Amino acid sequence: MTRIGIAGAGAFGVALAVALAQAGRAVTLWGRDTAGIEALRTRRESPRLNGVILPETVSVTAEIGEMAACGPVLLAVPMQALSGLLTQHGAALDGRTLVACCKGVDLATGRGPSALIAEACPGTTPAVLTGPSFAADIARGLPTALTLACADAETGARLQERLSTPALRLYRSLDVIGAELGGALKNVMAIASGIVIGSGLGESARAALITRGFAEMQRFARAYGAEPETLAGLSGFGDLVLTCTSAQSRNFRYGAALGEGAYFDPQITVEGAATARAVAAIAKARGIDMPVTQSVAHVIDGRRSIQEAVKILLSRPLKEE
Ligand SMILES: NC(=O)C1=CN([C@@H]2O[C@H](COP(=O)(O)OP(=O)(O)OC[C@H]3O[C@@H](n4cnc5c(N)ncnc54)[C@H](OP(=O)(O)O)[C@@H]3O)[C@@H](O)[C@H]2O)C=CC1
Ligand SMILES: O=C(CO)COP(=O)(O)O
Repeated sequence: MTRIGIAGAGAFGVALAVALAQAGRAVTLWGRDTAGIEALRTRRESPRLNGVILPETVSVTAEIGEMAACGPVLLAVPMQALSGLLTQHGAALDGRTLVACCKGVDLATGRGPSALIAEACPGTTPAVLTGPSFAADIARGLPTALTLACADAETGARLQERLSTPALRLYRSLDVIGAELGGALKNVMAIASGIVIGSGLGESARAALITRGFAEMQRFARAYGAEPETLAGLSGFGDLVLTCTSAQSRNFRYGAALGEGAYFDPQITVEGAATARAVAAIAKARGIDMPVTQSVAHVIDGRRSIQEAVKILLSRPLKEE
């Protein structure tokens, strides 16, 4: 049986390991933190996913070399950590089929996960696994549907087969750039949505934000050659709806804390923050109209208050939908 590797033992990596192992797949889960990995190996429970027990059949390791025995390797680290992971371990991972599970745009280079993988590991065909799914839901075996995007149809079909389970349903796509941009941009909108709710602007305003945010996502993705259908699918619209409307979303909760003026633990992974900065800079340089993203970037960097940002958004010229 082909062993599936998972690099990154955070909430998503652990959840995927649980789901795949429960479906009878052989799984090796790698993490960088030797002490944390030792604790996970013995206790079978991660502090990032309380109440979820990792099946005994999941092999847990801090030895990256063990990924060499795996067929596909799922890269489940935050987007801003991907480049470092590939720099450090690219040689050990090259030649595997690498599936990016991270959502975002690299702040240093303005690139998405598939481009970073292609550069660091030229011997692999990168794929992307993305879409609406909270780690806790996947780990509990709740029904979930995701997009598996790979430019190579054969590799994509093989991955779809290997990574689908009775509860985790993968839809195939050839549009890697569309899938990864949908996942990256929806996190920015989730922060904006949290800000709207946290600052008391109301649910009607949130619906307007989600809709106009979606238009903005499509505009940006189109400029990169993405298919409009991809943005309308699970990895775009699906994940946008989930994260803009659920307090389970860390991006939404971060935005809500900003809106309420409340404390937010900086240790919590909030992918949309760096991505807002990266996308705002690219959009400005390329002349792509991204008012919501620009506002989020300004607010999180303290260059604009929420009140100023809202005033500017509401005073934009009236136009056709
Ligand atoms: N959680 C969720 O519900 C979902 C998450 N995702 C995506 O999955 C990605 C990972 O998120 P998630 O698992 O939730 O994040 P977490 O914050 O739960 O965990 C991040 C993990 O990445 C590890 N890590 C960080 N930097 C490196 C590095 N340089 N090398 C190796 N490991 C590293 C951390 O290790 P350490 O503990 O040592 O810091 C930690 O185990 C994100 O892009 C997210 O958008 C997608 C769908 C759902
Ligand atoms: O991507 C996710 C759900 O699809 C998880 O969202 P958060 O990172 O906002 O928690």
